[in-house]
Amino acid sequence: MRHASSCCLLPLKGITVTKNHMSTIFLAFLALNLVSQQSVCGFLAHTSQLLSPCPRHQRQGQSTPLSLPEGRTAIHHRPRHSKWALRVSELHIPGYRETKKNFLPDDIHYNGDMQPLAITHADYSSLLPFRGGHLIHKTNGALFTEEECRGMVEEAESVASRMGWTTTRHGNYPTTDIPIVELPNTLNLLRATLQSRLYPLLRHQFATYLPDPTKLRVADGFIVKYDAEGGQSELRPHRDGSVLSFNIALNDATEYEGGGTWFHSLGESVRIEKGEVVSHASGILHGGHGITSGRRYIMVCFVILEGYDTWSMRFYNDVRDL
Ligand SMILES: O=C(O)CCC(=O)C(=O)O
Ligand SMILES: [Fe+2]
Repeated sequence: MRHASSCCLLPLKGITVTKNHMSTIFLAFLALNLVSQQSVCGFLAHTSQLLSPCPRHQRQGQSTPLSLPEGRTAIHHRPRHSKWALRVSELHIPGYRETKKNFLPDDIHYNGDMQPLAITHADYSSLLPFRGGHLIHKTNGALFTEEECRGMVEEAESVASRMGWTTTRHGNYPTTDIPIVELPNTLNLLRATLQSRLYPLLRHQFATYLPDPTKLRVADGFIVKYDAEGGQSELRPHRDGSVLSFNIALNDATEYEGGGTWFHSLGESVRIEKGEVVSHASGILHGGHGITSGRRYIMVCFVILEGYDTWSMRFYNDVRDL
């Protein structure tokens, strides 16, 4: 995996905020479908037999001590589920609507300065086989440099010191976050690296499934802060209201204990190093594993497939029991 050179950090020209009606229909479908009583009850009857209670997920911010097995990057952990586990994380509150459409670059194409990464299978590990492809992946190395990660955390903390961290943007499963539209440098970096690094990675990882990989669009992006000393230390199991989701670790894994992205289908959390990326089908049950000390910063992005809402609904339904 080759890092894009610094010339890739130029802001892209011609990014417009467009209203995508089809994706609105898709998101509305998710909201209606996933919170309906029938699907909640039917699914609960199924999952309650599979899952054992775990005190860690009883209340936000309460964690029990966690010991990591020697040399492991993942933690065995099964959370307790409630009916809320079936709801998508984005309740369509006004604050969410305002920020979620800012990454639909209908008219963006690669330009000469932004060579897309040449991704190969050796660049990532695939963790959950499903119908000829995989639904969860993690990169085997950093896609973002130390400096880039540090810059994103510093910008988020600096903006947060003026306006505070938001805690209500994602209604059902709120994260303590700052939307990337509030972070000019991070926004420029994301716009450029979506084209040169992240979309090429996702295209490669999810090639088996995507009917048109060129239509991937980030519909929401934000920087999340978990803090074991106060504030939010975990994110309960949920599904995201998009097609694909990814998160990028922005600080060293040595700066916190626990953490990682927990997946029901794996029965454990995937922990990554700074600059690495975990990507997954949005519809599978996952959460932010609690940290027991320190702070964990990640960038999270929700990705849709523009113009493929029927396919997106089918894909979501196909994977949602995983
Ligand atoms: O903390 C994580 O790794 C997962 C975050 C997440 O799932 C989300 O913000 O939707
Ligand atoms: Fe999520």
